[in-house]
Amino acid sequence: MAGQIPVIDLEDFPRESEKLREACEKWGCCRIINHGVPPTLMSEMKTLVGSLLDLPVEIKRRNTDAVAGSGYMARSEVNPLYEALGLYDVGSAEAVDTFCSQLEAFPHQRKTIELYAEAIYKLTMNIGRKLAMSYGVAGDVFNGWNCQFRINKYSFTQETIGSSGVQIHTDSGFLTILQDDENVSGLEVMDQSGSFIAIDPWPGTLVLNLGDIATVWSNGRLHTVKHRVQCREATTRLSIATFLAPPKDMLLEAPPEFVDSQHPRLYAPFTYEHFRNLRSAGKLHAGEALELLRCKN
Ligand SMILES: O=C(O)CCC(=O)C(=O)O
Ligand SMILES: [Fe+2]
Repeated sequence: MAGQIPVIDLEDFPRESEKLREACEKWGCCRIINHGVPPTLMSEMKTLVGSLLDLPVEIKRRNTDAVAGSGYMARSEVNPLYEALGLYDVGSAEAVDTFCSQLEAFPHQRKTIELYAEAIYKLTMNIGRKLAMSYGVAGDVFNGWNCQFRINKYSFTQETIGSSGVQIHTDSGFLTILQDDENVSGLEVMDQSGSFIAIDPWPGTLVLNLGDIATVWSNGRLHTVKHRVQCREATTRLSIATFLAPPKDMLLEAPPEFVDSQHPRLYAPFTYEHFRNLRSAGKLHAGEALELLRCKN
């Protein structure tokens, strides 16, 4: 079951176009079925993620930040149950290679990462394009944008049930493709009434989340979804997130399709780097930074 979030069949386009747009405006979130990433690749990737995060900490630490926050995140006082490794650009063969070398990946592991990176990169771009198309914005809107990748491990135990795995946040980029754990629950998204609802695992499918930049790009139409991970079961939970985000120095503004006399421009143009700095300096991790950038009229 998919909780109550909408389910989008990626093989059924353009028929599902309006449903995708509606899901992204109302929820900022949906389940994607028939997405084209082979189930065997998904499960091989999941096994690999488990092995990489089980490596000794001195090896994991070699996965350094290429851009702020892109590398290894050890367990901390703020997030004692959470640990992650990251790759700053799945679209770059060099970045994939560096990631594999840092973690001393075996040849078959390297192959799995390369295949997964390729498949998920294509899917991310495809979904971005479909969403843009649903507003009549055609062309390669997201060409040159960056696809960052993070693999997450939650060390849940009996004692930690009820506590937080990852605190409430929005993703900062445009969209996120999430391979959530196919067995272990914990992901929750905020609905329109402000209540959290549990997203139940659904093997073979993926979750689409929209981030802050989607709201800016669409002049306020697309919803950046607040979400969190709670410990609900005493077992390890693994997930794989791919974030589509603009290049850091690109000036962000909504395309003309979103702006008219009824819909005046909500945000003055700014760069993604500026936005990220604003978010981290003010610890504005749940969409609040958007308010600071609204046009004052
Ligand atoms: O682990 C999950 O299911 C969600 C992870 C997440 O929200 C993130 O990495 O931004
Ligand atoms: Fe997230």
